[in-house]
Amino acid sequence: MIEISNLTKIYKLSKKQMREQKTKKSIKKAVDNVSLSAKKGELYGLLGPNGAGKTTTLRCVATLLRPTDGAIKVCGNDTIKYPEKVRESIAFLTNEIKLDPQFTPKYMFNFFGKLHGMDDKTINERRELLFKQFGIFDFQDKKIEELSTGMKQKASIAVSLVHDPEVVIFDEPTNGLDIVTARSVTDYLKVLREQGKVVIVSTHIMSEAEKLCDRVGIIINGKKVAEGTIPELLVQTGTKDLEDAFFELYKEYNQEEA
Ligand SMILES: Nc1ncnc2c1ncn2[C@@H]1O[C@H](COP(=O)(O)OP(=O)(O)OP(=O)(O)O)[C@@H](O)[C@H]1O
Repeated sequence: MIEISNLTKIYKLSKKQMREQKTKKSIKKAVDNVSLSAKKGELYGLLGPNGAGKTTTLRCVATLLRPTDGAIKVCGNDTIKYPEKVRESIAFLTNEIKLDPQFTPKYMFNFFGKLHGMDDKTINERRELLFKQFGIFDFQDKKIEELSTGMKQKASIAVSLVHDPEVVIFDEPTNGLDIVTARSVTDYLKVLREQGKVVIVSTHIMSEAEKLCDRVGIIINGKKVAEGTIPELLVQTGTKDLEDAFFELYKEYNQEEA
């Protein structure tokens, strides 16, 4: 179970960042009073345009960022008070986390298994299972730097799941992948849901979210502007598909900000 209560995250901007973001303000409220929860056996989608605050929210859940305000519990553990327990119970995948280019998928998998305190037998069993699932055997002994984007992503996903965590947080897991590789990832997310894990994914691919997610939360300019099952969101916005629903919400809430 993930429970986010009134999460706010404010970044202090350097002069360079102020110039880059074309703003005179020295702070950026990336996440603004967001509350949401995801349960066991649920696939929750965090949707929003570029810069909406999805990655920031997920990094706070994964204990990589400290919230400015609000609280987050993962499997009952507060992310500020018990960050180690939280890290033990989650898989966190993000584009910013890169596997060391000099090592091989097999080496990285075993290394992270040991970091999690797993014994060799359990690591080998998990590796067999996950490398088979993602078709990694063919390149398990190649250096990461020699792998394609899709191969690297598959290896990163397998490594992130080595310790069989209860909670899976994937930030744009299919970004840059071809449809075959993307499908192997989304199929596995469904397997994780069937196993009773809590799964949160962020994406801006509406068709993917529509097929995959039990519930979605839409974030625009750091604020959660809608939440529900896909049919609920279609009723709420009077639209026929999630992309149209998203545009309706975007028109309404992005104007407010302007
Ligand atoms: N370390 C940082 N310092 C300052 N501002 C930041 C930092 N990280 C993110 N931001 C800003 O916070 C806002 C939210 O960014 P975030 O990466 O959370 O959005 P996102 O929804 O994940 O976007 P995308 O879909 O493009 O990945 C953006 O305006 C971004 O420029």
